[in-house]
Amino acid sequence: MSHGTPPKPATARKSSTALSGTVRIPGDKSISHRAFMFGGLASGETRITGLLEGEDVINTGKAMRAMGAKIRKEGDVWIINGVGNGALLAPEAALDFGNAGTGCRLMMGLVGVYDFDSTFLGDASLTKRPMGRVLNPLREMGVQVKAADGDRLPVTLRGPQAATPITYRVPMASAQVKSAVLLAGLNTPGITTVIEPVMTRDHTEKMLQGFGANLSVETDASGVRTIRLEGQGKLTGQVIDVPGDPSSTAFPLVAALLVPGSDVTILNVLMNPTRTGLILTLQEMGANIEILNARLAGGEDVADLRVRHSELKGITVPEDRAPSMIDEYPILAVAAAFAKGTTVMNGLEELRVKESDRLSAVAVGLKLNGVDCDEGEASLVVRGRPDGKGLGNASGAAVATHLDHRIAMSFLVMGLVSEHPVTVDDATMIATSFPEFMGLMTGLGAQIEDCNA
Ligand SMILES: O=C(O)C1=C[C@@H](OP(=O)(O)O)[C@@H](O)[C@H](O)C1
Ligand SMILES: C=C(OP(=O)(O)O)C(=O)O
Repeated sequence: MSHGTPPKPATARKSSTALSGTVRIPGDKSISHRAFMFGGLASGETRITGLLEGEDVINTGKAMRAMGAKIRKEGDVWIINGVGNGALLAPEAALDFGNAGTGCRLMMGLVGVYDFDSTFLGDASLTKRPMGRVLNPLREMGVQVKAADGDRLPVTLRGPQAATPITYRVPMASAQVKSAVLLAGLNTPGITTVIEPVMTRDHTEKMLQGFGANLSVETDASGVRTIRLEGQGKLTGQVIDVPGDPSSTAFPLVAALLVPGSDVTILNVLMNPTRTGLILTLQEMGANIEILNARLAGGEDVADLRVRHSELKGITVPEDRAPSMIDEYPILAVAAAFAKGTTVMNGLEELRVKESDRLSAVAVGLKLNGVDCDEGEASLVVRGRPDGKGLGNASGAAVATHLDHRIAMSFLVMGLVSEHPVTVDDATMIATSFPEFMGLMTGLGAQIEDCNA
């Protein structure tokens, strides 16, 4: 494991009382990674508030420091003095991204085109994940790649003296691949073009524009996006206030929907439409989620959410919504386990290459806890039990989380409404994306015993 701590199981028990209270969710992980990267690259000072201080993001900060960025924290503000576009220094040691696909893949694009060696490492989970999706376009740009079998970590990259700008059509719905190519384009002469047939989260485009990059986006009648970036332009430090992470929000939100009588308000949630697929889906299932104080903050849509216990019904989730809720399927599957009727989820092939094979991890975990479900090659069908009778695991058998924070948090939420407790084999990975999870959930009234405590 990235942090060298032994696995610690945790158990969640059926709530005897409603969940209630008002909480603020920590900063968005995608925006936090990019804030460290672009701040570390830009000329001058970047000031960040609301940064997610999860292990994934901290590893990105360490990598930027190793390449010359000056990063410090004063009070609640992270202050970065960047190196200037094109001026990253060769890292003296391998860069270790721990559990983070985003940190590792985006950074491969950012530094891979530099004319020096950079080596990328990760934990046992990241080492199993495919890197070819980023290494292939980098090869086209002239980057020399050394990688383990199957284009896995460890990877060493060396850029040419001047990289070749390419036009790259992203073959799968992946913001990480889109971003890696664009970031490689930052240090490449000429125009790098990325064609995105299916829109994914657009934080890289929006934030690069904010830092002063010459980047344009054109969307055709069928929704295909063409993103053009002029290389070797100047980036200038910015002031960034990171909104709350909608992917972390999903856990207290679903918990409040499921635990009878609950009434929870979640403040300052990022509502960028490329991230709100879960909210839409839960509303279609009958969820009472009120969107309050919708506002613009730092160029992003933000709102507060008031969530009340709701009777959910199963639906077929539109497949084209998958990119806007890709990290939320594990917790949606838990919501579906307590919905009336059947929930059908299709187009889930990308779930197989996350921190774990999430499709299999979810199906196996649901079955271990008595849920009637079917795992297909790229689909999941869940037949719900609104009363939770018989769900959970009376003998205490633990869900295998496979170093995956979202599997751990999803099943702990399940335990709050199942007849029997739900145990996960390891809660330590929650610290990669949502270190405050245990305290925040128990503060709302949830009964979760964390063996870390
Ligand atoms: O760009 C990003 O910040 C992310 C993109 C998504 O991954 P893919 O690009 O692999 O879909 C998502 O699952 C991940 O949590 C964060
Ligand atoms: C897929 C995720 O992250 P990453 O790819 O950065 O490891 C996630 O946080 O759910």
